[in-house]
Amino acid sequence: MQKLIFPEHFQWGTATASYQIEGAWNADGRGLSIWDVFSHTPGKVKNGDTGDVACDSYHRIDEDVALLQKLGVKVYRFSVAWPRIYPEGTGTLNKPGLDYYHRLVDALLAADIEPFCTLYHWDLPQALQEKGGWDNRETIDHFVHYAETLFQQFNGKIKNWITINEPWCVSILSNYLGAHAPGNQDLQMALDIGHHLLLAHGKTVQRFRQLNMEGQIGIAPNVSWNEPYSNREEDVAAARRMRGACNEWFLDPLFKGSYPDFMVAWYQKMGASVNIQPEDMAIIQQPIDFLGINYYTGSLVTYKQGEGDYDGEDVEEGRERTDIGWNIYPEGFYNVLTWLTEQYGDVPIYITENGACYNDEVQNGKVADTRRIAYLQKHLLQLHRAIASGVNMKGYMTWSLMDNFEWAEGYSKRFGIVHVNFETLVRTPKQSFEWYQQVIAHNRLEV
Ligand SMILES: N#[N+]C[C@@H]1[C@@H](O)[C@H](O)[C@@H](O)[C@@H]2O[C@H]12
Repeated sequence: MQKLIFPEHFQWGTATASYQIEGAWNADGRGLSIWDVFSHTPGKVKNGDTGDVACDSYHRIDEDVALLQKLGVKVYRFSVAWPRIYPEGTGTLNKPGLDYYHRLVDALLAADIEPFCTLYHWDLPQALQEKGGWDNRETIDHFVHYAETLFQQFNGKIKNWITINEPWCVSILSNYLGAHAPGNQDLQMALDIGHHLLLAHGKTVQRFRQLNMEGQIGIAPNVSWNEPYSNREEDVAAARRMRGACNEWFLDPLFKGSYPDFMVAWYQKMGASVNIQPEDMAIIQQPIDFLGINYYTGSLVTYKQGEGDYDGEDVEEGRERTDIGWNIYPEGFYNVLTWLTEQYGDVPIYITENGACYNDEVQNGKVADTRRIAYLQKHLLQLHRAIASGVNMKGYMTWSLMDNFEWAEGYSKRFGIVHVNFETLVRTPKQSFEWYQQVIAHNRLEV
C-alpha cells in the first residue's frame, strides 16, 4: 500500500449550490429564479422534479454544518441565490435572504470551516430573464451590484469568492442546446451570453479590487479532456474543437485577452460570432487570484462529418461509466491540469468540483458506494501526479456534500458522499464519506 502525501496546508473541501440543496423556493421574500420557472414547466426536468424543497438546507444549517465538521473539511463551497438577495434582481434588498447567508457563514466560521462562495451558480432572478437575462448587457451591471452588496456584507467573513460557475453550461448548454434553464436554442445568443458572463466576471473582479476586499477571487469553468483517436489530422482537429468549446473558449479570454481563432472560425462557419465592444477583452482579462476547475470526464474523439456541433464523435473504448453515463477518464484530470499550466502559466488552481454519480441506496443503514470511492481514488491519484509535476494546486472540493437536485435529471442522479432520502430528508453519510474523512484527516491518499 503506497501512501501519497498531499502538500501541507492543502485545502480539502466539498461543494454544493443554492438551487440544488436549499429548497424554501418561496420563503422569506425569495424571488423567482429561472430554475423555478424551468422546473415548474412540464417536460423540462425528469419526473417533474423541482427545487421547491430539494434538501431543505435552508432550514438545516446546523445539521449540514455538523456533517461538514464531522467530515473534517477545511473549506466548504456553496453558492448564494441571487433572488434571495434581490428578488427582482436589483432594487429592493431582501434582508431575510441576506440573514440566511449570515447564519450559514457564521456557523461555518464557528466550525473553523472556510466559506468558499460562488456568486452565480445558475439561479438568475426571473425578473431579469424577462428583460433578456444574460443576453441583455444590462444584466452585467445588475450582477456587479449584487456582488458588491455581498462583498460589503461579508468582507472579512468570506475570503474566497467565485464569480461564475461553469460559463459553458450557462451559455451553450442553457441557451444553445436548451437542456438547462431558460432553455433557449440559439447559438448567437449563447455566444453573446458567454461573452456577457465573462464581462460580468471581469467587472466584478475590478469592483472587488476597488473595494480593497480581504481575500481572493476567481472563476470556476468546467473543463473537459478530449484526445484524438488517431494522429490523423481530422481526428486531431476534431478533438481540439471539442476541447476548445469548453476550455479555450473561456480560458483564452480570461488569460490571453482574446477568443481562440480556431473556434471563432468554426462558430463563423456555424453562422455565429461574438459581438465584442472595444474595452471588453481588457475587462475580461482582469488578473484573478485563482482558477477553479470542475472536472468530471473526458474522451477519445474521432472525426465524423456532421456529428454534433464540432464534427467529432466520442469513441467507445469500453471504459467504465458512472450512473449518469459519463466516461471514467482519470488520466484526463492529470492531462488537463498540466495542459492548463502549460497554456496559461502558474495560476493557483482549486478543484472546485470533481465527483461521480452513483445511485447506491441505503441498506441496513449504510450506503456501500464503493464505485464512488474507486472514482475518487483514481482521480486523486492523478491530482497527486499533477502536483508532483509542478501544477500549483491549492485545494480539492468533491462534488457533492450530499445528493441533491441534479438539474434536468432532477433527483434521479446522486452525486453526494451523503445520501439524502428525498421523502424524509434524512441524511446518511455514505462509505465514501468515511473514506474521504480519512483522506482529509491524514492529508494522504492510500493506493
Ligand atoms: N452534472 N453534474 C454534476 C455537477 C452539477 O451538479 C453542478 O451543479 C455543476 O456545477 C457541474 O455539472 C456538474
